[in-house]
Amino acid sequence: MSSASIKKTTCDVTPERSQEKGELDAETARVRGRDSPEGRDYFDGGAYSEDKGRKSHQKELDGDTAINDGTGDGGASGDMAEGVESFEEMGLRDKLLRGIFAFGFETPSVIQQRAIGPCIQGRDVIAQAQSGTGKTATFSIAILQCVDVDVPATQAIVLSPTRELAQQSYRCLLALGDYMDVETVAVVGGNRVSDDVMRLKQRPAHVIVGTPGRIMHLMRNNVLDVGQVRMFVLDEADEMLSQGFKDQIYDIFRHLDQDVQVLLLSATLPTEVLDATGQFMRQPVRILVQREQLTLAGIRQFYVQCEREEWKLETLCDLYSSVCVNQAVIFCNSRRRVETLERQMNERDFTVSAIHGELGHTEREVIMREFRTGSSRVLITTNLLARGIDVQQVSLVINFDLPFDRESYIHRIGRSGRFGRKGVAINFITTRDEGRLRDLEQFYNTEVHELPADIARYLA
Ligand SMILES: Nc1ncnc2c1ncn2[C@@H]1O[C@H](COP(=O)(O)OP(=O)(O)OP(=O)(O)O)[C@@H](O)[C@H]1O
Repeated sequence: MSSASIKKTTCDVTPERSQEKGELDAETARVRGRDSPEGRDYFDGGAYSEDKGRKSHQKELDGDTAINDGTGDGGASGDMAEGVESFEEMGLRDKLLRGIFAFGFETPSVIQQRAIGPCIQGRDVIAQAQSGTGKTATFSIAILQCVDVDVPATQAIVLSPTRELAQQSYRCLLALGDYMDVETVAVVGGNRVSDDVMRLKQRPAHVIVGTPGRIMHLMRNNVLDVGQVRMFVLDEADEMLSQGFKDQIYDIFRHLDQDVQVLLLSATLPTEVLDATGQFMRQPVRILVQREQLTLAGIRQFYVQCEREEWKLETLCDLYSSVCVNQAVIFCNSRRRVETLERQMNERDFTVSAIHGELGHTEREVIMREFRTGSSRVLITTNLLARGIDVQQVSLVINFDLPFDRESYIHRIGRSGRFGRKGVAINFITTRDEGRLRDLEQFYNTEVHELPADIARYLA
């Protein structure tokens, strides 16, 4: 990865604490004593993203049911501010270090250098970093370092927006904690509740990873005791605090101890989300990335002017026939469009698979497994897989439909180019999309070039 991707500068940004965006009511905020955060930001020299272009869009995410620091006061040490350049220097448990190295990690990424320290010091942390730069391992390592394995109680909860992402984070925790006796359990919608109940009654899990609906369900039914939860992680935090999820998140949050440590992670953190954090985080260490730095240099971005919707299919078939890729993800803007495209591609004898939120749970699991193992190579999907999903062989992302919101664009193209690998993103646009594409270029200060005839060269 580009280790220069997050540079530290400090700037005084005191989060707005108005109740206008008010997700937590004033009383809750007061009771939690989280109503006067003052933190400073690490950030790549500029304003954070303004999100005027955000539009509501069909959610393809689960949640089961429907869907600083400089050294802010009492803050991280100067060393932490600079980042710790090796795992050995982080003061981690031997067994955890062993797990990290056995998993193949040699040196921490920039976000890991900067964020693991404050996380294990017990600070609230907002960690923003480009896609595929190791945020999952950041919170996983912090959790594994902080959990007391001798205490048979749940001490950390990780919330993810989709079942697929929760399962992936669960596997990361298991792998990094391979030499430790940390009990980690994934609880996601779609699985039988009775299985979760049985599992948690047998032995309490130290760490729970899951989707919000299922976690809330288990809490309400007194299966999941959160009395000793000390760490609360919101992965893809901006999504988790968006309209579709925030009520569930705050519901869970209200059940937690008021001193719970809160960690928020995402590649995108629009201003309104950062503003809202003032209501439930205390003097958070904020590691931010300027929006102009969010696109990864390793991901080349192109567009194809298809002019009309009907002509996109031909373009895709031409592309499919002419380039050779390891694995590719094709994004559409609705479930129906995913199904239609899958059928049309199959009719033309192109092998593709497809996944979206309306498929049955087992089917989703099978499709993901096939894609992760490489037995399927081209996956058509919705925003269900836009965030977090890490399949390193994905070298091509196609936006068959340009996403409705700016954040999804960053997340979608970030499915390729994982951890410093090269990737290509191709946007199919119609005449009506031209303005939106220009907006994305401007907003992220990036260049999207017309697809060259020798595109195969970029995919080699
Ligand atoms: N220190 C490291 N050394 C080598 N590989 C790493 C390291 N940290 C993470 N990785 C690998 O990099 C890949 C991307 O990591 P991860 O999925 O955590 O990124 P992310 O920042 O959470 O991405 P996204 O924004 O898409 O959610 C994973 O395959 C992970 O195993």
